Amino acid sequence: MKFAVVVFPGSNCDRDMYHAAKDALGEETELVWYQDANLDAYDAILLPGGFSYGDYLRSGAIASTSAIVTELKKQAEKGVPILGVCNGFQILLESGLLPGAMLRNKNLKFMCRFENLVVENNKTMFSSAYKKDEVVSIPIAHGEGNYYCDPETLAELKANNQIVFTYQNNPNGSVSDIAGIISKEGNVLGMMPHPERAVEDLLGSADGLKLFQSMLENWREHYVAGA
Ligand SMILES: NC(=O)CC[C@H](N)C(=O)O
Repeated sequence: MKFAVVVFPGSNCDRDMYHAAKDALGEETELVWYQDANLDAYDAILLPGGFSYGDYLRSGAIASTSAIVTELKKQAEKGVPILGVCNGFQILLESGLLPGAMLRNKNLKFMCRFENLVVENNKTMFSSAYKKDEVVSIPIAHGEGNYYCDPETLAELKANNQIVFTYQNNPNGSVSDIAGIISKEGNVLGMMPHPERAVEDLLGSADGLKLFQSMLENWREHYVAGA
């Protein structure tokens, strides 16, 4: 399986994401500069965390105007798995690839610590290696992680089972404790916590590795076993 990690000016979790896919998971992975806007060669796209364009305007807002977003939309339509973590999630929201928006954390502080997440939906290509309702320890590191959407969108997210992860103890004020959501089509996942920072016990938790393993297993089933 071949992963692309898209690097924006201001990304700072790109190396961690690379390490997770390349070393912890053991798959082919390349760092792709955001201006090299063709992603046809990849089986999955990873949008790492950081502070693209210094978080000016709103986190992810400026990155969402770059040409790579047209490419991301094209790949999303083709069904290619796209994972956006933290700033990557913010970029997906600002691009309209996922519904809703990020507000500043309710305490107006940047927070960096481990949180317990509940796996609400394990029937996705990103979460199938987890058990439903499994509690996993994954770190957060954000100032703008307070997920907001209007009541109609929230009802839709719930009805379609698009909420994949929630916080056990909501740290930032996110509506319905949302930590991660998936597109209706099931191939674009955005989450604020950082699974790539929890891929081996040395990092304090290996619970994030199952997310990458889910992607690999589903890709194998789809493209190798099913070919
Ligand atoms: N780790 C990150 O991706 C930082 C997220 C971010 N730009 C913020 O809300 O602070």
